[in-house]
Amino acid sequence: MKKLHKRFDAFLTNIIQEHEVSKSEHHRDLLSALLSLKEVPDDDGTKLTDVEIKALLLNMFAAGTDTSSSTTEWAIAELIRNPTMLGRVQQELDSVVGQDRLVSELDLPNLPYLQAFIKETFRLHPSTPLSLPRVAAESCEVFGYHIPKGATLLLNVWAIARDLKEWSDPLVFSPERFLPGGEKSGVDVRGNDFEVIPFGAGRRICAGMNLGIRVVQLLTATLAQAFDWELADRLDPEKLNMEEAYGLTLQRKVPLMVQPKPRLAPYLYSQST
Ligand code: HEM
Repeated sequence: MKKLHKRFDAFLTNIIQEHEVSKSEHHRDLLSALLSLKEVPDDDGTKLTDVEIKALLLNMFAAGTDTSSSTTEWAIAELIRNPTMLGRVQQELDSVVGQDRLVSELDLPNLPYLQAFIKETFRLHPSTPLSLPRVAAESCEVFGYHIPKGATLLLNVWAIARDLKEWSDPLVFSPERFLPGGEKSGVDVRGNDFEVIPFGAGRRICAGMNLGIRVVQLLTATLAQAFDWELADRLDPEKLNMEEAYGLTLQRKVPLMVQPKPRLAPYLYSQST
């Protein structure tokens, strides 16, 4: 553990030093915003230290990378398994964004089908299926079960989102349920509707939820806009193995092997931003 801590510390120190050297007025990002808070105190008069900035970066790497990338991998698998849905996502992108530029974060609110598709991905493939462990601060009773003070609790987010009492055909992947007229049209994944809480809920809800949702939406939208997708070796999409591996985050048991085929003009693939 100590060795790992040293390695991470050196890695993060390096990132901060590189950023301080290449500081530019024109290029502002999250790290430059954090670094500026070392000099300027916030409303409470506190300044950030290097240790705090490193802890924040480590949080982002540890909590934000596997979760976002595995959800996107499941989303692409669902798009490949459901070619009609891929067609509908692409059609929406073509009509809202067009084919002359890549989709951007600003387009996301105008892509209702994509949003419903991502909600359904979060429902069936929550990247943290048992959420994070909680410890009961006081003894209490929940639905007749006695929870003693100090007990460790795990919340089965995965099972809740497949509960037959809450969902019709819960094992069927159906973004339509979140669209107007669908059984869950007003339901969101941001911790207010307890039947689908991939980010947890309450005061310890995922701290990076908004970033996580945007990253998964934008990555999936970009990959769907820029490519048509086929399985490697021309495997039949209906036979795609959707088994889950056992672990803290919900990974695919068999990695997704795909063959992307560009569907936009070549110059769009060489843009740096
Ligand atoms: C698809 C993306 C993500 C999913 C599904 C996800 C899911 C979760 C879940 C289920 C929890 C536990 C919440 C609870 O116990 O109620 C959590 C906690 C947390 N997440 Fe995320 N997360 C994602 C992305 C991110 C990102 C991008 C960041 C940071 C940039 C992040 C930072 C955190 C932190 C710091 C906590 C602990 C919060 C606390 O205990 O107060 N997560 N996340």
